[in-house]
Formats: sequence, C-alpha cells, structure tokens
Amino acid sequence: MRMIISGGGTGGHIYPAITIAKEVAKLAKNSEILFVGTKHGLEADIVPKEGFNFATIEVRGLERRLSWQNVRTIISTIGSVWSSAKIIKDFKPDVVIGTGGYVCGPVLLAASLLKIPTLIQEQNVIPGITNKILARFVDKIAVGYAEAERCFGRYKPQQIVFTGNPIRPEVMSATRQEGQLALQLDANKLTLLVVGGSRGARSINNAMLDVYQHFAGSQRIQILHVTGQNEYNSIVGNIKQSGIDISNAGNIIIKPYLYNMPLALGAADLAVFRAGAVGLAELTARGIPAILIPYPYAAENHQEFNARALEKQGAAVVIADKELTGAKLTKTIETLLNNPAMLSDMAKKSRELGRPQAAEAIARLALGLIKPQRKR
Ligand SMILES: CC(=O)N[C@H]1[C@@H](OP(=O)(O)OP(=O)(O)OC[C@H]2O[C@@H](n3ccc(=O)[nH]c3=O)[C@H](O)[C@@H]2O)O[C@H](CO)[C@@H](O)[C@@H]1O
Repeated sequence: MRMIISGGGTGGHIYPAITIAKEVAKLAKNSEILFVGTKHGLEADIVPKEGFNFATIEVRGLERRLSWQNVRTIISTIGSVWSSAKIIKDFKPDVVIGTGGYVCGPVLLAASLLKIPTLIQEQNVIPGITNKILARFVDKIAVGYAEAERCFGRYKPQQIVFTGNPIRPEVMSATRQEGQLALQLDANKLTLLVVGGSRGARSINNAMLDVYQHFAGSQRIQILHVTGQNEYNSIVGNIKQSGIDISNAGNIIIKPYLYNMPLALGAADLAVFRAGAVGLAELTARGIPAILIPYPYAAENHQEFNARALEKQGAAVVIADKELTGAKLTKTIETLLNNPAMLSDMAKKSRELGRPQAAEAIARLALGLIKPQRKR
C-alpha cells in the first residue's frame, strides 16, 4: 500500500497528518508513505524528525480578498499542481490524504485529476479555505467537529464522516510520572501548562508576566510555559526586566517549543491554551480542564467556535483575547485552582468530548477508498 499525505504550515495541520500516517502504517502491512509539504513550513522541521520521507513543492497561500497577489498565486498554483502531479506519477500512491494548509491544495487537486482516491481531514468547526475548495474534488471528508458537517453541507452527505480529530497515541499513553520526570517537574505541585498553539501567542505570553508575579516561588503550583520559537527571547527578557528571577523561583519552566508535548499533557492539571482544534482534541482526550483564549484573527474566527464548543459542554472557561489582561488570567487560574470540585467536573466533561479513536477511524476510511485491484 502506497500513500501520499500532505498538510502543513502549522502544527495543527502537520500533527494530524503524522498521526494518520502512523495509524495507516500500523493497519496496512508493507506501507510506503510519502509526506508532501513546503520547504518553509514547520513541516520541514517536524516531519523528517518523525522519520517520514519528505518531498516539497513551491506553493503560496491565497489572500481572503480579491487582489493582484491572488492572481499571481493562482498562476503559481498551476505550477504547483504540475509538480504535485509529477510527484504522484513517480510515487504511484493508492490513496492521497490532505490535512489542510495551502500546501495540500495542489497535491489533492492533482491526485483527484489523476483519479487517485482522495480524503481530506478538516480539524475545525469552520473549515479552512483550502479544504472548502478541495471538498468539490475529493472522495471523503473526515471532520473533527460534528458542527463542521453543516459547512460542507452542500456536498454529498455520504462524502462527509464525523470522526473527531486525530491525536498522537503518545498523548493517551503518557503517564503523569513520565511527564513529571521528563520535564523535571515537582510531583508535589500542581502543573499549569501554558501553550499558545504551535507558533506561540503574544497576548498570552504578555499576560503571563502578571501570572509569574503572582505565582513565582509558590509551593502549590508550577508553570510550564511554551512561548513559541519567535517569542522566546523577548518573553524571557521581559520576565527578567520585571524583576522575576526564573532560575531562583523554582516553579517556572519556559520553553520555545516542546517536541514532547504528550508528556507535558500527561503532567498537566490545568491548561491555558489558544483554541487550535488539535490542541483541543488533545486536551479533551486527556480530560484536562482549560482556560481558552481563542486567536481572534484565525480565518472566519474559527478558534472562537472551537473554544465555545468546549465551553458549552462545561469543559473549559473562555476569555476573549480583547478582554485578556494579566490580572484576569491570574484571577481565573486562582479561582479554578481553589475549586477542586469545579476542576474535576471540568475534567470529566472534557473527557466526555474526547475522541481518542479518531486516527484509527480516519485511517480505516482512507484504506477503504483504495480500489480493489490496487490493494496489495
Ligand atoms: C493561528 C491559526 O490559524 N491556528 C490554526 C492552527 O493552529 P495550531 O497549529 O496552533 O494548532 P493546534 O492547537 O490545533 O495544534 C497544535 C499542535 O502542535 C502541537 N504542539 C504545539 C506546541 C508545541 O510546543 N509543541 C507541540 O507539539 C500540539 O500538541 C498540537 O498537536 O491549526 C489548527 C488546526 O487546523 C487551527 O484550529 C488553528 O486555528
């Protein structure tokens, strides 16, 4: 069985691709998998580390308005469909999967034109523009949220399947002790995990300054804060300037990026997160209560919809980015930590939303598309 999988730009598109690919490899014997991304996306860093063969195409994203830039992008997209078709003809996949991000547009389009079975996976409540366009061409759409079905509503209903979002198996298997050990956390303190999505979030990073003023040196709580690669130096500088000595506080760990996020999730008692769909799938699979601050500029404000889906079920508290202040974040964290009954109720409700079997369901759906004469 040969499969091409494509998705890129941010962790929210890349990790689903990696997870589905690994699940397909587990289910189908002798599988050969090729990942297609761009040279510049986060995938160029993450995918080879995960041991997949990685091919690249040149492709640009469309702006969400009429512009000359878009005309140029469309012309260059024709070139990327051509290079995708070449990769597909050389690799001869039995099925092609896309997990979003503009790189998978030309790849899936080329596959569909070459009559190769295709599947896309949409992580968000409101689908991204690439997947909306691709929906017209592909055989199956696996959606992370039931609500997303409505947005793809005018396509054939049998084309759309609600699977949930795929999460890495290690997210489920990591234990609290393993997480504490790997991240050098204190087993006697509660752990607050702060992550602004795969690229970090400046407004959360800034609000954290007050949180540090309040909790630095606390014997009750420790903070693991992932700033995003680009933000790391400035946030560490700001903390220093505000007079907090991280190395002496004994309860603050700051990282630019975590390659072992499943272990951090294993140790977390409470999370402060953006509302990227995969991050939320991971939180709910583990049942981690969360304070969510949706990124307000996400396309069609989709993070807000993702976050409200959890809030509606009582699994999370939402703070709008424009209302986020250090004082408000500190108070919300304090309120939750001082209320164990509320925390455990949120944890239970969060777990009820989790769909740890999603990756397997998507992999089976993809394998089911392979034409019988091509099954090997
Ligand atoms: C700004 C924007 O438009 N972001 C989108 C992007 O988010 P983003 O890439 O931030 O997405 P998610 O929160 O969905 O997923 C992040 C993934 O990266 C992992 N991770 C993150 C940080 C880290 O240090 N280490 C690590 O491994 C997380 O565990 C998770 O698996 O894709 C998501 C899924 O389509 C969307 O819902 C988000 O709205």
